[in-house]
Amino acid sequence: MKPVKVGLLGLGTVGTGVVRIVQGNQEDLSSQVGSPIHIERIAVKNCDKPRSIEIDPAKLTTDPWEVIRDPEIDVIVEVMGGVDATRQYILEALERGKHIVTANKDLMALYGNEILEKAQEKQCDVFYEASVAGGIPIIRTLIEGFSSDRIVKIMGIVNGTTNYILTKMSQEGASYDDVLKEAQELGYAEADPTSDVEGLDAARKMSILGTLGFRTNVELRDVSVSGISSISKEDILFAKRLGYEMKLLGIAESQNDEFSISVQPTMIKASHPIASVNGVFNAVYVYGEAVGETMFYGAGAGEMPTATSVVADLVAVIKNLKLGVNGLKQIVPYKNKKLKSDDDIYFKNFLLLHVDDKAGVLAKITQVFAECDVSLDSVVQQANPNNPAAEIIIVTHDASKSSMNKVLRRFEELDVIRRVKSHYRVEG
Ligand SMILES: NC(=O)C1=CN([C@@H]2O[C@H](COP(=O)(O)OP(=O)(O)OC[C@H]3O[C@@H](n4cnc5c(N)ncnc54)[C@H](OP(=O)(O)O)[C@@H]3O)[C@@H](O)[C@H]2O)C=CC1
Ligand SMILES: N[C@@H](CC=O)C(=O)O
Ligand code: NA
Repeated sequence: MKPVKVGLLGLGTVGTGVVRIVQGNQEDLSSQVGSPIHIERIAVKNCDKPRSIEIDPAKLTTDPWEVIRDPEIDVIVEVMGGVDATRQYILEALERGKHIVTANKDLMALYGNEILEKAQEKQCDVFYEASVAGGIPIIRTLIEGFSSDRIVKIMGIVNGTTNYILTKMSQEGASYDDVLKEAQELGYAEADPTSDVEGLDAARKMSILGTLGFRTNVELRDVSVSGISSISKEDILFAKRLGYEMKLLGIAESQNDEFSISVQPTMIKASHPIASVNGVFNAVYVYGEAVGETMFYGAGAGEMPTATSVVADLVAVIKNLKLGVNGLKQIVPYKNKKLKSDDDIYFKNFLLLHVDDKAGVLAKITQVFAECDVSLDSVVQQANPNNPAAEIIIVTHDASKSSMNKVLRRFEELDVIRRVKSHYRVEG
């Protein structure tokens, strides 16, 4: 049996796991695909770096082009990260008829469409299961498992670092700064954690899921994003007291082929299954018109979980090679893109206001809500010994995003409101 030859770009956390699985499970993998799988060449930054796995030094190169241009190589597994140069490597590999497996969410979120179109033109596979929720087979599920259904809603905890931080803040009352430091020390956060904590990493992943779920080209710029860096311990306590957990949720919704997509800290009802996803774990909740509620849970990052998805993609490419059907299973979005306007995006809101503690304040505030057509679910006023202002906690019924924006603009002009201390989306 002729071996299938693989070129690996990157031998870091994920690449090491890929080699471990391909070496360790060779017998099982080759019996599944009908030929041995050989990792022929590996591009790294530093060939002399000590590695935790045994690698023939002759396979290593610091030049990814050597791997891309090697005519013997059938499949490129890209686990080195980066966007601009990596895009060139992948486009060139496709031009040469090589199939691609990648874990690169940054690349797929920004250039996925271009890469998938090139793959279709060249009848090549591009699989990217590890790019969203590392070890959870969510991309395959959206493409295959839900091919018959119309997806209405996708809610995801797709960033482990922020979920770890929020879990620690919620369960241990820890402060944001302390837990972020801990997450960095434990290696969960990206080298620069800004993209984790400001929601960009989650936004990239949600744009990939939105594209697959709604069959339209959901771009990163379509995702309205806010991160977790301004959440206080107090906000989390309020959430708990009202029966919610605070999570950084990606939420994509579609009705009549118009969609909205966002990533933001969200108070989710504690009884919702996604509210109990804690620590570095990820979960994706998918609501389909026919199937109803489903949820997928597991490790979103880490060497072996992520490598599991990468190698499963490799197996899929090789099975397609054997059948001669590569390039047939891509979802290149085919629907015209229609983004919902703010008038049509509805959700509940939590507000914590610091206000003057005097007669008539509540009436002025509720009048603004009424004039902006926002109906209230609950209003609670409380005294805080550490705060000379009165604190008013408001939960609205579903309100349009544009109406809520109107409320917030009116509050800026209302003299009795000292500060809108917190404003969160509420789900469930
Ligand atoms: N880590 C995780 O849990 C997850 C990662 N991902 C994605 O997987 C990809 C890889 O991540 P990860 O393994 O953590 O990254 P690492 O930083 O651990 O590894 C990157 C690897 O690529 C090599 N490399 C980097 N730049 C170059 C270059 N210019 N030329 C040649 N080799 C290069 C490095 O070489 P050297 O070893 O010599 O430094 C290293 O082996 C990224 O796209 C990431 O977003 C996706 C899901 C989860
Ligand atoms: N930094 C990311 C790693 C995986 O994509 C995360 O925290 O989820
Ligand atoms: Na995945």
